[in-house]
Amino acid sequence: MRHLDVDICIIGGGSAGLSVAAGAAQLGARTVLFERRKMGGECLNYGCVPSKALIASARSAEAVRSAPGFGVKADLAGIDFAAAVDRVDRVIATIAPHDSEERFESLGVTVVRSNATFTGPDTVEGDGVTVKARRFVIATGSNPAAPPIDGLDTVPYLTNETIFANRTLPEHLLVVGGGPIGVEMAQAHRRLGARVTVAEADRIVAREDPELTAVIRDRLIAEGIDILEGARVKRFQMSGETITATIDADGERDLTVSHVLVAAGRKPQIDGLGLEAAGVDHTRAGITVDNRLRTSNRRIFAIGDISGGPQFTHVAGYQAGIVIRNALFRLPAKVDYRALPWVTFTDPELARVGLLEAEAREQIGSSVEALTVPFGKIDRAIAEDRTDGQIKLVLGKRGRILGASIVGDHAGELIHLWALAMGQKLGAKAVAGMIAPYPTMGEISKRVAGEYYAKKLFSPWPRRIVRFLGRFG
Ligand SMILES: Cc1cc2nc3c(=O)[nH]c(=O)nc-3n(C[C@H](O)[C@H](O)[C@H](O)COP(=O)(O)OP(=O)(O)OC[C@H]3O[C@@H](n4cnc5c(N)ncnc54)[C@H](O)[C@@H]3O)c2cc1C
Ligand SMILES: NC(=O)c1ccc[n+]([C@@H]2O[C@H](COP(=O)([O-])OP(=O)(O)OC[C@H]3O[C@@H](n4cnc5c(N)ncnc54)[C@H](O)[C@@H]3O)[C@@H](O)[C@H]2O)c1
Repeated sequence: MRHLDVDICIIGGGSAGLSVAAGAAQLGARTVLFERRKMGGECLNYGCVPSKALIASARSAEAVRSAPGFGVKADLAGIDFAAAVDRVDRVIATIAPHDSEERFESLGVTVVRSNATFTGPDTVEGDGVTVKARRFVIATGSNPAAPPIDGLDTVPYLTNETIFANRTLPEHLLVVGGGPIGVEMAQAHRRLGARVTVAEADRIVAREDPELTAVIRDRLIAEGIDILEGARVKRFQMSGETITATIDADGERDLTVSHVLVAAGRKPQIDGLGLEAAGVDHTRAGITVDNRLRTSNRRIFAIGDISGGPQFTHVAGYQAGIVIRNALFRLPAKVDYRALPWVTFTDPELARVGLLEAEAREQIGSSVEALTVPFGKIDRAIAEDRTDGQIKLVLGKRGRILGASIVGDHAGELIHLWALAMGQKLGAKAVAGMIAPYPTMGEISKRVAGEYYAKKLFSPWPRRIVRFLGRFG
């Protein structure tokens, strides 16, 4: 048994663990990282990267389909689905060196490629290595949850961990769950030629503003996706080579499909961690942490998907910074998600930061104002034929920004401005006063902020003042 005595030991080499490891090692801390599967974790191998790569192929197909509308003669001669998946692999391979064992070893991290288990409150073991550390970080992520549906375990269903290895275009893909994974994959597969049905228990992308989600729903339906909301998948069974799903959505029906993708939420990855030996509390949502990301064992932190908070790669990176300040600099840094943005990468994209209108009205009350501008009012969007969508700005007293949501082309890029404004506590005035280049999609941000002041500026008082001043030549 090899014994290591270090400053910080990290379990999990995904977005969260790697961010802490890189920071800690570069700050000179003696750092050990355990990873039992692929370096880079879910995001690189089965999540953000492959999904966005597949979405890029789907967007290309759509661009060809819409080319005649721009006066360009083009026919979609066909789609080589396997080639699109090969491209996904190449994209992963291009990014992988950044997350590799070699890179982390070169930064000074001792990487152990094995499962790690706590054997006590300050000791972890794996692959013949025992590590004692001043601080530990659990960053073991999450796995796809399997909903309790009769017969699910009797059919060969896909999850995000297997769908990007599927090289056969599904003839008919049933997506169970209309959250971000469900809608992103539904649209990508539809655009690449599959027939697609989404069965969602609630409504699709339910965490977002319903007015903006409606734009996504309309687009998905227009592209030929069957969307069943308020739907309960009751049973699965094999019928020869195909899968039959019994779905209750305004009455029961049987749907025969070639493939099923389960995208019905996540469960925390705590198996084999030895949390009892470590004295670390957890619930069904994940490991319990305080606002400094400390667990019930004060020398152990938990970050990323395992910590039960928002599940995004950029959150994992942000939390890693909080842990480094607490664990290495002994600063009492706390998480603050008020200016946290996220994006659902459908086309059009749906992006959001801060509160939704309904949340703001519930938390703050009648002083809340919501202003909207449709992309149809933006010249660049008209020129590009991308007028689908709108921005909604949620303001409190004196133009304080409480939240912004955007559905439209490049919404994920456009939300940066609002994340910065909220993070820096800038009001709508700062955005309204910005000189925005013409013609850009981003003008929509200045326009919506300007709406707030336009109402005040074009009210009777300023008009009286202008008339009065006009008398003096
Ligand atoms: C299809 C999909 C698309 C997504 N798209 C986006 C997106 O566009 N943008 C975005 O921000 N987020 C996206 N996400 C979410 C994002 O992938 C996760 O929030 C992020 O990967 C979480 O990182 P993590 O480090 O907490 O966990 P993970 O990436 O899951 O890493 C945890 C690692 O720990 C390892 N591990 C677990 N237990 C042990 C153990 N006992 N010992 C050793 N190693 C262990 C695992 O093998 C794994 O590699 C997407 C997720 C999915 C599934
Ligand atoms: N663009 C992004 O940033 C992005 C993309 C994909 C995933 N993610 C992250 O990964 C997380 C997981 O994504 P997800 O889409 O799996 O989870 P989710 O929890 O966001 O959505 C799951 C959906 O499945 C539905 N559902 C659950 N059980 C069901 C059942 N039996 N039948 C029908 N519907 C059912 C739920 O009502 C919910 O709408 C997200 O919360 C997000 O944080 C982010």
